[in-house]
Amino acid sequence: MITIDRLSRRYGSFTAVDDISFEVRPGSVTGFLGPNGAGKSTAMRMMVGLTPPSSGAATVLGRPYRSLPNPGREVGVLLDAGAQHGGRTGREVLTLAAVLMGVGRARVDAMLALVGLSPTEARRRVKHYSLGMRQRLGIAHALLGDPQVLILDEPANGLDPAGIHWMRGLLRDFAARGGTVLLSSHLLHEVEVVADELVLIGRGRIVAQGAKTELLASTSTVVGSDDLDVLADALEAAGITVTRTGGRTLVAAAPLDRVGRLAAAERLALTELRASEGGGLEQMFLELTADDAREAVGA
Ligand SMILES: Nc1ncnc2c1ncn2[C@@H]1O[C@H](COP(=O)(O)OP(=O)(O)OP(=O)(O)O)[C@@H](O)[C@H]1O
Repeated sequence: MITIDRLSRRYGSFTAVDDISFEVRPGSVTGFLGPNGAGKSTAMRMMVGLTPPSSGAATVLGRPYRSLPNPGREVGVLLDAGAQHGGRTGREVLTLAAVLMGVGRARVDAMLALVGLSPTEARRRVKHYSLGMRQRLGIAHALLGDPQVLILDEPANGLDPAGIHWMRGLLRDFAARGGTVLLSSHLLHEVEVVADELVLIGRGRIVAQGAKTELLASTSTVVGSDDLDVLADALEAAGITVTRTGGRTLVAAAPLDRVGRLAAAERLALTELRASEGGGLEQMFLELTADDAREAVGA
């Protein structure tokens, strides 16, 4: 179990993670989704004690990560696959970690085999590894201590389609055996396939969270107006949950005809009104991504 309770991180006047709360339960895979710069890595770094929170708390298996006696045996972490020591071979990286964690050397071979790094590749220095090979080594490292919890930041980065398929199977098996998995991604479809639960983050704040099936199946409507505040007030007054995505539209948790009738009653001109695909998740994600897209700056 991972518990995130009102976690925030500020850098000067900039808030990278803004009051987020969620739980990741055993036996499930939770996808932590958001565009580049949304705050995923910062949140994960706080979960494993690498970045101190400005406020709030994160616990793993009921304790702050830093107070776990042998964290590698309980929590497997993959944060930045590029951060491994380039001068060591893949096997050395794992062997050193095995010694530190107190796990047998046999486990090193088992993990190398599991992630598909051949004996020849394991003898090569990490600086000569491709990104995909580094990710595989990072996953082997995370699994080395046979942990109950996995915290993986963009583990699919650099993996080829076969590698992504393999990793999904691995994470599903891990969860099926009662493990707890949190994995981040900036690609909705990448985690949609593997996750049971989704937490969507944009600009440091959680904009949607819940069971994937519910989030994707719920009826919702994308609606735009020149006066979004009045529209949002009217929808909320009618008991409809409104998600402000920061774009020129809202996602209203109600069917299209109901949203249209409410807007008409308020005599509001609409610039957009359509049923949202994927329960609005795709739309929310696209808008978050569009707002934050680097290429949109100055466009
Ligand atoms: N040490 C730091 N000092 C100042 N700002 C920081 C620091 N670390 C992160 N940030 C900022 O916090 C925001 C969130 O960054 P973070 O790396 O958590 O995002 P992310 O969702 O993981 O993005 P990506 O998908 O690109 O990895 C960014 O705007 C980033 O520039």
